[in-house]
Amino acid sequence: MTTTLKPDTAVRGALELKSLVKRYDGADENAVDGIDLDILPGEFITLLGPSGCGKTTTLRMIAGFEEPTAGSIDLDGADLVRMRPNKRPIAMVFQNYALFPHMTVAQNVGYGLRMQKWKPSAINEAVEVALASMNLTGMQDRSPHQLSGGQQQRVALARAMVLRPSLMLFDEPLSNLDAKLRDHMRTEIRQLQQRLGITSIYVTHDQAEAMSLSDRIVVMSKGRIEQLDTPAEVYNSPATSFVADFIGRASFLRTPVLGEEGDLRRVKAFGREYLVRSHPDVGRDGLLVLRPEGVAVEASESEADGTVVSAMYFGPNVEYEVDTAEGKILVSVANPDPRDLLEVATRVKLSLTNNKAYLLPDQPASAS
Ligand SMILES: Nc1ncnc2c1ncn2[C@@H]1O[C@H](COP(=O)(O)OP(=O)(O)OP(=O)(O)O)[C@@H](O)[C@H]1O
Repeated sequence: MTTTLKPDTAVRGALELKSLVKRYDGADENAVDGIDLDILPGEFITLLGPSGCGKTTTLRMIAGFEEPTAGSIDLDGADLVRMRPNKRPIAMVFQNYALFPHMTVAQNVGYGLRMQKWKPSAINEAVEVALASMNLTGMQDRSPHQLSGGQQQRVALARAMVLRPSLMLFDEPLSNLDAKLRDHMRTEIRQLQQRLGITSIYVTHDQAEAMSLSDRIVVMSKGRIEQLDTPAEVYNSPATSFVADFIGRASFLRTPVLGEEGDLRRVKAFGREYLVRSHPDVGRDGLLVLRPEGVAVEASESEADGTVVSAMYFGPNVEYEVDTAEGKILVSVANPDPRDLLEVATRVKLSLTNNKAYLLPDQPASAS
């Protein structure tokens, strides 16, 4: 007998959102303001953005809990908007697990299959496989209240996966778990999703979760998509200052563009010239995005660019905040030699390093 869930061989789960809009009754603004999104079969996509940017509304329209004001949602060519929620080949995992409290673990996991009128023997077998896949063997007769939060979320995952949906939707499924369990479950979700190849859309406002889980991240702000890219692209080549600020930490410097060499631009930072990677639309002036690990720091009285105003030692790295004439600059030094730590009030020279700087068209920092 099979002991774990097997991958789906059919290629399915291609989702297309076109000009999707949602305006709630009585609202002055659209909660979702014209989203276009093409998701490939088997992809893991995260919707990431600050509170109120429209992530949950987008997910709920796909699930069928909200009706779009305009636009279309197609799954494998079928129009989802016209399909009743319970007919959509979609399973959803919620933040609060949403298990049926009066049913056992096995009854919870088998619920959807009973609704689909599977034979009891086939249900038992599928439930057993799903429980084994989620390391829940032996817990089939327990009630949800006899399980830990992590175990309850595994039951919710098993209940969703057993249906072999074309699309899995996750609404902040780990936010009720403590930090360590969250890391562990994150790995489990990703491994299971990759093994089964089910297209997944995951909503979170936790950027570490989004970075570690996703094939691509959709960064949203005010109902719109700011950027859709791989985690590395979003981090290293943010499309806007909003994205740069929201994903990881960043400092910003205004600079004139002094020249071009291929895709690179010559700019000035801390009084010295550098060739940096650049957004294609940069004109005569730019906004330089600096990542903390892309700035080097050394004590220097004679060539000082600023003064250390805070120093935090984490072990694998040390983080400084440096006050400069152009604003506060964040610096992170990896593997610091304990003898070389800089103290607050040290005058320092700063320089760009690691090819981390990225030039954006001039715009107000963290605008939009
Ligand atoms: N049922 C509703 N009726 C009216 N307005 C709503 C409703 N649900 C959400 N909104 C509004 O729509 C906008 C988008 O909300 P949504 O819940 O989609 O954002 P979110 O990005 O998921 O936020 P969070 O991370 O806080 O869950 C917000 O301005 C919110 O106040």
